[in-house]
Amino acid sequence: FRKVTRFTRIAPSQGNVRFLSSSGSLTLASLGLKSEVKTVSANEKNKLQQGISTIEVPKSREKKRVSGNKQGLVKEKNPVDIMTAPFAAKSFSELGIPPLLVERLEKEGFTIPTDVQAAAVPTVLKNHDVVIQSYTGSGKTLAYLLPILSRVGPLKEELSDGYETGKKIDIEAVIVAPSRELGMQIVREVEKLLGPANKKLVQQLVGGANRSRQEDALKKNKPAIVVGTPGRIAEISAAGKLPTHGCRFLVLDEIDQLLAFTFREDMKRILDHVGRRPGARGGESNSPLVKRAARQTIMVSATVPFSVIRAARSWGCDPLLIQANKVVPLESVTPAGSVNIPGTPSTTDSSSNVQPMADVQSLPPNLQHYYTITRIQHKVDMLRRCVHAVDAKCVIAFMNHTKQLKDAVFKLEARGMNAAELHGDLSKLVRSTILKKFRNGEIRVLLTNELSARGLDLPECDLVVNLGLPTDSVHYAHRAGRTGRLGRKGTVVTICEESEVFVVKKLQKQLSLTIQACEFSEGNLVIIED
Ligand SMILES: Nc1ncnc2c1ncn2[C@@H]1O[C@H](COP(=O)(O)OP(=O)(O)OP(=O)(O)O)[C@@H](O)[C@H]1O
Repeated sequence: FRKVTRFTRIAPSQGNVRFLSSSGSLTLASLGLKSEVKTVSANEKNKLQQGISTIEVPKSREKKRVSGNKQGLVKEKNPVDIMTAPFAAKSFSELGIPPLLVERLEKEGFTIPTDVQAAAVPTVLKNHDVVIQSYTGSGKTLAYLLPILSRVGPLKEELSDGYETGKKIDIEAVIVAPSRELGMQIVREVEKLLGPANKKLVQQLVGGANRSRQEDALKKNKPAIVVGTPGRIAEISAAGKLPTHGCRFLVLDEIDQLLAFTFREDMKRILDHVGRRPGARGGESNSPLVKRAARQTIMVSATVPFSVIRAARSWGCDPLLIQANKVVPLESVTPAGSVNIPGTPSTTDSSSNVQPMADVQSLPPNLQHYYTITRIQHKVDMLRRCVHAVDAKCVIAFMNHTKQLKDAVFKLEARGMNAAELHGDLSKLVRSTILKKFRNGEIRVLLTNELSARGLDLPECDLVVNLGLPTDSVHYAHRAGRTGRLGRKGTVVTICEESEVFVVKKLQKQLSLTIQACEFSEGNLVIIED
């Protein structure tokens, strides 16, 4: 603006602002700035199409043309913006992590804990059962892995911590995740920290992989940590091949999804057997002390509906809710997501129906949200135009039906855009090959379904597109959270039909965010202000 006012006068006209100069309309680009933001006016659409740069604004629908809103201007692929990254000003060693583990973290490039890690690590180290809730991409995985690795495996603290030492007891930590991809991602994170020499201390037990090979590995390697999907863990446990009665940690990652009906039987088996010594079951086991002696339960998600709070109260022993910079007893959380001050009467009935806790806390702060309207048959072409307009390098596009994915890939490839589909019907090997290709940039657009919405960490992703509308605000939050991870920039675009706009408005309200209307014109993202 300082640059603009040196050369121009700013003339307010009918509530809009136009930049004027002696040599015609002035744009930020003409001033040598890479981004160009214009206010536009009547006949804007025609003129945009004719390449006319100054456009008038009708009262109701003002458009801003965001040409070159191109994150491609930044050479490094979607880098972390340190100013908006959720780093707490503390070092890992201050959190009570053993020096060997701090050393490993530094080797892997982790030097400062994020807010949620700073809150969670010391609390979990004090043996509390916890629910960890923080927005997508804020580092919740390390928030629970670090206290576990401080107590289990070769990097743990030397001092006795009150537990049996010396003899090898069962598996010491079981981590449950709702999808194979997420399970494998957690395994990779643990392997990274344990180092190549101790890789075998963690064993994956995900579905879709060879079960007898997993059972052989359990027998041969005697891992300290297992990570898997509910079905496979329950299956191997039921076969009597998973010694988890003496297990010290049970982690339920994406806990709200693990509460889904499809996982019910498997979750019951896991909750009944992991960390439950045979003698400790039965009526007596409901006493908090018995529960505490048996295992520490850690539940994690970016979205914590009240059903999770209820489950956590019954599965854990006086659990705490951990959010970035905040630790409160779960007892004080009401269905609306607010926290009651101890000693004051609760205003809400805790038996009332499931209410998501302020979903806005589940989204990273630095995301830009847009929606655009088109006919259903033009959605894929709109996606292509959107990718060009934002100049996105790594795009995840969500569709609601697996059958639609192949057709969309075909259409994009036909227009010269590298694309691939990812869904649960593909084999484990194909899925991991596709993810690898996406990570290294060989695939620009990954067309997928809800499978990829949870937990997948693809930091390069700079654009998420909803080609099919998410079913609710929780699904929107997890899909959107595949971009903008740990302080990175991210754009979320929902491509919908005219008749679906009301859903977008509802999501906007539930998530307390602004989802701006936009169009893609001449390779630009044009904001439409209602
Ligand atoms: N302290 C840290 N310093 C630097 N990078 C970190 C740190 N903690 C985590 N990360 C990185 O941040 C990214 C996001 O972390 P993670 O996947 O744990 O997020 P999340 O909160 O579990 O997200 P989601 O809710 O989507 O599962 C990962 O690439 C991880 O390696």
